[in-house]
Amino acid sequence: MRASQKDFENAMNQVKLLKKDPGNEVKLKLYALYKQATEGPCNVPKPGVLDFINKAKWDAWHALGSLPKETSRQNYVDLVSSLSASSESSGQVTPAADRKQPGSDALVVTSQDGITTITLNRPDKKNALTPQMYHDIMLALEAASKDDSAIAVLTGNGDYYCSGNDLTNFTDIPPGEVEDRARSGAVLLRDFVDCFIDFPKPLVAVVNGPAVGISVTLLGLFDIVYATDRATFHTPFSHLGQSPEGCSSYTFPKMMGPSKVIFGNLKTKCNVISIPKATEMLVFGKKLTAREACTQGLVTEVFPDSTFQKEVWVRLKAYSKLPPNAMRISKQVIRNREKEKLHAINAEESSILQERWLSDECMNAIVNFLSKKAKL
Ligand SMILES: CCCCCCCCCC/C=C\CC(=O)SCCNC(=O)CCNC(=O)[C@H](O)C(C)(C)COP(=O)(O)OP(=O)(O)OC[C@H]1O[C@@H](n2cnc3c(N)ncnc32)[C@H](O)[C@@H]1OP(=O)(O)O
Repeated sequence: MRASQKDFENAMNQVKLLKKDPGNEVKLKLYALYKQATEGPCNVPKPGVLDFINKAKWDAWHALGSLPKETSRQNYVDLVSSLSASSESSGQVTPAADRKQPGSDALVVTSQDGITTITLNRPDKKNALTPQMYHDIMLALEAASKDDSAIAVLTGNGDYYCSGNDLTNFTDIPPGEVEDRARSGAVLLRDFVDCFIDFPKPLVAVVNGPAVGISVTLLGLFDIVYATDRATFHTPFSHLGQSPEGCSSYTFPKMMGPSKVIFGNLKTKCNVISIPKATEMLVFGKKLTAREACTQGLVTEVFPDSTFQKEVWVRLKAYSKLPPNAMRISKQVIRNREKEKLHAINAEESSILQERWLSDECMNAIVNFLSKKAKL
């Protein structure tokens, strides 16, 4: 079967998620096949001998002679597929041909088997979220709400799911613009969380590693949360001088209920007090293991890390074959009962955070993070 334009675009995105660098020889082959597939035979002037990189690229492209565009496309797809198999990619990468691709490689959106997958792709920064990524995730959710996929998935590339808001978002703000930046940050946060509240189809988090901050709080707005047993769930808001977002001030206490803390000697007299579990996380910054998060209702199911990707995607592929309209309508019946309330909570949390970002506690925490990073 000939590779379609859609297969070709899938392959282009799959390249971005390769876990191993395929080496220069393979990269040149990919480049040449890409150029031949999109522009046809090489008829641009040959770069000078000292322009080593461009000359190597030109040579690779030129060597393909008059190979037809369709064959080049097929060869490109085959090559990427062999690379993905050997680099243990999860094989989920297929962009919808008509999808507007995000503004940077930090987010990869793919579509296959009725599943639109949004992958956070900044593994060297533990998938910390930049303003561009917030915008791109919103665009991706909007597109996924209209495409022909039955469900949407959010996951991370690399060893982390997401380390939350990129703390360098708070740097390089000129002195007179701090208030403005906090105001626009709060609008961005509110719009961002609104997209999760309003997303009309089943939304699944595939938590492939530790999750921090906003990536944890948002989980309360997902329909399914699958986690590897390597994942942890951490909301260090007080440590950062900040406060909960993502509607977690409502969803977490609702799902977690109270916990009992026992003081004293169990054999003799003891005092038992009850602190909501959510408070331990959101106020005291207690980090939960995947199994604890599952017991608390934040995670739907935990899988061994060694089989996580395989088991989760088999499950999701089966779910994606269920009648999509029925799934959408069922989700909306559930969500509509609380939508208004969730929007109001989101607005309130965002406005409280806007104030928090201007506090000394928050500024000091950010400076502390940056100093440690700079090894001061
Ligand atoms: C005023 C404008 C505001 C605009 C905001 C818009 C809306 C935002 C709304 C949300 C607000 C807040 C919610 C939150 O998410 S709070 C949580 C924030 N996250 C954190 O506190 C995590 C900070 N990171 C860490 O503690 C550690 O990095 C880690 C995640 C525990 C991993 O530790 P590690 O030892 O395994 O790896 P490390 O070497 O530290 O990390 C590798 C590199 O990645 C960088 N990095 C990781 N996380 C972040 C991050 N959140 N922000 C920025 N950079 C991050 C880390 O610095 C390393 O980089 P480098 O190699 O040193 O360059």
